[in-house]
Amino acid sequence: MDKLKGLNTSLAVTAAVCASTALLTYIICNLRSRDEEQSQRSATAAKRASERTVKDKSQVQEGKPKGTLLNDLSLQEIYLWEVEHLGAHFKSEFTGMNKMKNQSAYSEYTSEPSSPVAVSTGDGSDYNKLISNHEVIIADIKQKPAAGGGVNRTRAYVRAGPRKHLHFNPSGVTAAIVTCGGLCPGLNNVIRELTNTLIHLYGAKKVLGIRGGYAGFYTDAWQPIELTPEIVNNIHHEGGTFLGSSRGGFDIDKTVAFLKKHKINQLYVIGGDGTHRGAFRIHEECMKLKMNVGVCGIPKTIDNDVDHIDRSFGFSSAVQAAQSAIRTAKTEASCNLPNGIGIVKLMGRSAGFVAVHAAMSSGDVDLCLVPEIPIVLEGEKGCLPFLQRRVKEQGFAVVVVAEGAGEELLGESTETDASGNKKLPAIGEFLKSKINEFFKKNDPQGATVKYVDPSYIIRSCPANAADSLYCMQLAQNAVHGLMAGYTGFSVGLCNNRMVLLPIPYLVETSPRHMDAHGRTWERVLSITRQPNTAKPMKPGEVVSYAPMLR
Ligand SMILES: Nc1ncnc2c1ncn2[C@@H]1O[C@H](COP(=O)(O)OP(=O)(O)OP(=O)(O)O)[C@@H](O)[C@H]1O
Ligand SMILES: O=P(O)(O)OC[C@H]1O[C@](O)(CO)[C@@H](O)[C@@H]1O
Repeated sequence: MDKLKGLNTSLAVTAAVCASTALLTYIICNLRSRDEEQSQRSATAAKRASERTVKDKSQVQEGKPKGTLLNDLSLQEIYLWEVEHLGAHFKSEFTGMNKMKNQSAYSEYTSEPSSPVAVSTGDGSDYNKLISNHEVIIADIKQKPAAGGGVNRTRAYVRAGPRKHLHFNPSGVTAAIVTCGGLCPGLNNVIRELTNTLIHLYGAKKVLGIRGGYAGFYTDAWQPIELTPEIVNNIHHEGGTFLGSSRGGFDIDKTVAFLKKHKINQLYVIGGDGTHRGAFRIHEECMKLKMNVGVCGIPKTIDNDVDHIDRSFGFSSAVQAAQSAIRTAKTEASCNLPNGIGIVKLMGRSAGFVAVHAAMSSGDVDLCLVPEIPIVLEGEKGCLPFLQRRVKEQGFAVVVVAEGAGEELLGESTETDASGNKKLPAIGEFLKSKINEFFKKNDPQGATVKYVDPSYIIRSCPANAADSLYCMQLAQNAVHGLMAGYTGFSVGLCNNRMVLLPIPYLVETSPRHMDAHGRTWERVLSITRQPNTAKPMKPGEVVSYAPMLR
């Protein structure tokens, strides 16, 4: 019996040993085959990489870029948005070369290349890069193969920057700068940089600041100010405009008479779409009267509703300034019981860009209401039951509403401001009362609603770093453009490059709106999880993208 037991035990041990050996063999084989597979994969990847390197090298040697040639994609037609040039009507006043006036030219070097001996030629230093009149920036950088054998088309913009040849003799330039419409962070940065560029970089004769917008051309009490680098030195640290602004005024005859009287040959107009329409009128009148005057617009508005450009200056600062209002609303809503709801009203007459960008960047917003998307109060997609659900989940809710939202509920206003822009009904107060009513009816505790209106706070602040940099680029390129002889244009950032845009094209589709079926709104929905109340797309309607976020 004992023997049998012993035999069983040894059989069991042998079986166990065999099993473990088999398992070990299986594992080793598996590992080996996995290793083999892995080294095979690495070899294939290395082969592919080396083939790619060889291919890239040969392409580069042939003067082509690296990468794979897409045979199914090409850009066949490019349409330039031409900018008018004074050279077509008047002889150039300058025969010299465009140089950076405020720099000494280096013509000799010591043996130590890092310490050049400056020998000033007296007429300035060469630019590192001059832009040729044929350089363009392609507008539609997003491309896909054209369907059904069609052609791919895009428009293109004139690239901004210093030109080799100037139309104006800089020392004979008397420039005027005017700011019109609502305030916007960065106005002072633009005034300052225009003045500095005109005087330091080009050596212009005189720069006049027109006070109080277009009305300043003919209002005796608002005499122009002569701008110098000393006078404008610190203005960029302040919000608002050193020159003052206004709505309403525009008189073409008096404006042209002013230009003649003060021998102004370059006019810089800073403003929104209304201001640009006025600027183009002045340009047309100057051409009609054969006046050798260049007119340039610099697009400004916190609403970011000037079409085609990546963004208007001041927008980024306004979105940033809105953050503290949203945080205030969140604190008030979360600390005030029961059922705290904070409402923030932000500017945005017909476009909700400030509201959606402020909401997206804050991450604290539960409901965002903009003019482009109809407001539905009750029912399945209603914003009021949605708010009630959100308050149940997290104890409070934050709402951001653009001032132009809810026209479909409040009715279109018939009142206008001095420029003819329609006045807006009080959507913030309306929402507050609707929320209170709804909660009173549907929750025994009701709601505690706090309303924050930071409208002018976000518009009158100084520019942030991003806008300050942008204003500097805009101002310099405006001066480069006018000095070169371009006229009737506006400057802006398109696809992150500075370009010159013909004003009629710019204003044709301005003010622009956020696309209710675009990706920006989709991002808002993904963050807030609010019901989508955008009207369904019409048959054949195409989704376009707001240039700020694509
Ligand atoms: N079509 C036009 N022709 C001539 N001048 C105009 C025109 N539209 C507006 N303006 C003038 O331009 C100036 C600014 O216009 P508006 O008040 O509409 O501001 P805006 O430039 O559109 O900027 P904002 O974004 O602040 O509204 C005003 O003096 C107004 O009279
Ligand atoms: O009260 P104001 O100065 O006329 O300006 C209000 C409007 O100006 C804007 O900020 C545009 O400049 C709009 O968003 C707003 O509706």
